[in-house]
Amino acid sequence: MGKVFVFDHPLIQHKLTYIRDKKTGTKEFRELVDEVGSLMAFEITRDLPLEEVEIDTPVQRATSKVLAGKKLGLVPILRAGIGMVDGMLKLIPAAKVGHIGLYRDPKTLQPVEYYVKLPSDIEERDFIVVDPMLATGGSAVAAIHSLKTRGATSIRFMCLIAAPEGVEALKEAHPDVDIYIAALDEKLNEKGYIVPGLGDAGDRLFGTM
Ligand SMILES: O=P(O)(O)OC[C@H]1O[C@H](OP(=O)(O)OP(=O)(O)O)[C@H](O)[C@@H]1O
Ligand SMILES: O=c1cc[nH]c(=O)[nH]1
Ligand SMILES: [Mg+2]
Repeated sequence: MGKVFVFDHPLIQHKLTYIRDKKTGTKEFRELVDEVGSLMAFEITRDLPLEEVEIDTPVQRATSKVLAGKKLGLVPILRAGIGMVDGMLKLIPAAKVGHIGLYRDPKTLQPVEYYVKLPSDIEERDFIVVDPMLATGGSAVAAIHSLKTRGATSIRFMCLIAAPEGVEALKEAHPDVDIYIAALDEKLNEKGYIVPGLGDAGDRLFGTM
C-alpha cells in the first residue's frame, strides 16, 4: 500500500498558512506556492540515490558524490499543478516536464481529461505528479492512470493539501504510489472542496475567481 508522508518542515507550514489565508492576493499566492514547490522538492528528493565520482579540486584529487539512478520527470496536473513546477525546477533543473490537463466537472466531480504531453523516454524516468489539491482523489487517480497506460512504472504524487477521502481513493486505486503532502485536512464539504483547505487552487493562482 502506498505510504503517506507529511512534510512538517516549519518553513513549509508557515508559508502554507499564508497560502490558505483568503486575504492573500494572487501575486503573493503564486509566489508562496512557487516557494513551497521548492521546499517540497528539497524534501521529496531526500532519498535520491548517489554514486561516487573522482574529481580534482584545486587542492587535490577527491572522491565525491553525484546523483545516480533514473532521471526525473515532473507532471503537473493542469491548471493548478503548474504553480508548483517552477519552484521544483529551481532545485532539479534537469527534470523533464510532462503535462496532464484535467478539470473536475463541477456537478459530477468526475475528472475530464483534455490534454496529455509527456517526455518520450517515459519508461526511463521516475515521475512526480504534482497538484496543490487532492480532494476526492479523482483527478490524481486519473492522471496517474494516464501516465501508467503510456508506460510509466515509477510514480509518486505530491500536493499541498489532501483530504482523507482523496488519500484513501489514491491508495486504493494506485497502491504502488507514495503520497507526499504538506497538510492532511479534515474533510470535504458538500461541493467537494477541502475543509478548511484554501479554496479553488487554480482560480487563486490565475486570478480567475
Ligand atoms: O481530487 P479532486 O476531487 O479531483 O480535485 C482536485 C482537483 O481539483 C482542482 O482542479 P480543477 O478541477 O479546479 O481544475 P483547474 O486546476 O483547471 O482549476 C485541483 O487542482 C485538482 O486537480
Ligand atoms: O478544495 C479544493 C478541491 C478541489 N480543487 C480545489 O482547487 N480546491
Ligand atoms: Mg480549479
